[in-house]
Amino acid sequence: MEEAAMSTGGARSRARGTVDIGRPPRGRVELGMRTRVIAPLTSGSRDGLLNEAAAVGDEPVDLVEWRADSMIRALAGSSFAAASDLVGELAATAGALLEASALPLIATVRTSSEGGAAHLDDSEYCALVASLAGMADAVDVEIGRESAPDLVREAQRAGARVIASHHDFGGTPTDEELAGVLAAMNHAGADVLKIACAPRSGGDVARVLTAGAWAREAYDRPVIAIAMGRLGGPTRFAGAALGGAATFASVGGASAPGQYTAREARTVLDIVEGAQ
Ligand SMILES: O=C1C[C@@](O)(C(=O)O)C[C@@H](O)[C@@H]1O
Repeated sequence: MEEAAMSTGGARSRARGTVDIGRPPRGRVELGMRTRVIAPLTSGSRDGLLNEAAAVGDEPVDLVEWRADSMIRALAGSSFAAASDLVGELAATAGALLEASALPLIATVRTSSEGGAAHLDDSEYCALVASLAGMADAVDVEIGRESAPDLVREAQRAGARVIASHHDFGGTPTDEELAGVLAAMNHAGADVLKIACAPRSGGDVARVLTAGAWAREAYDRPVIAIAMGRLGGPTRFAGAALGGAATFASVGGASAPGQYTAREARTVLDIVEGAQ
């Protein structure tokens, strides 16, 4: 177990089943026990993002997720972008966000193939995520990308935690597909495993929870398994054992269907898990 922790987390060790996000001197937040609240920052401009980060300061939020794909779309439109044209602005914005908020920062570049706003090919995606990994406390890596395993290692070498992700806005994959995706994330050595799907029935929601619970037990690391939309609401409060290591909850704009506000999320979690 400790060996696995060393190989996936660099110098920072991880307690059984948990991962801490946040580099010194910034605060660290542990994922894998109590459900954490992650607020997405969704603006496409640096000023807008700084306003959102300031608003988060007054809310019951544990970590922030910068959805950098909004800025990429604002800079590049809907044409495929070159990393070299974007990296300067993204790095400056990451620096500004790190100064503006003491909360651990997750940088996410959600590409159009997974329901996001950034149009990037494989190599441009990897170049951008790798550069953000040198600054942010954690980065999101889309596991479906051909070079995802190399990118996971590169991001961890740069000192970031890696949240591997898979999104399906069109439906919920079969049980075998869900297990395959989670296994690929584990095999790549990601620190946190995350899936988000669009359920069509209560059965789909239950399957997402089952997949989350299975991966949590099989791989002993934090899992975030989300069924999006109102139907999937319970998955956002399921708790770490069922693949609910964290819940994405809005302060300004939501970044996916079915998100609650941070205050709503904290209220429910305090009831379900007990206030601390
Ligand atoms: O992967 C996820 C989960 C999410 O899609 C949700 O459903 O809350 C929101 C995204 O911002 C985040 O990157």
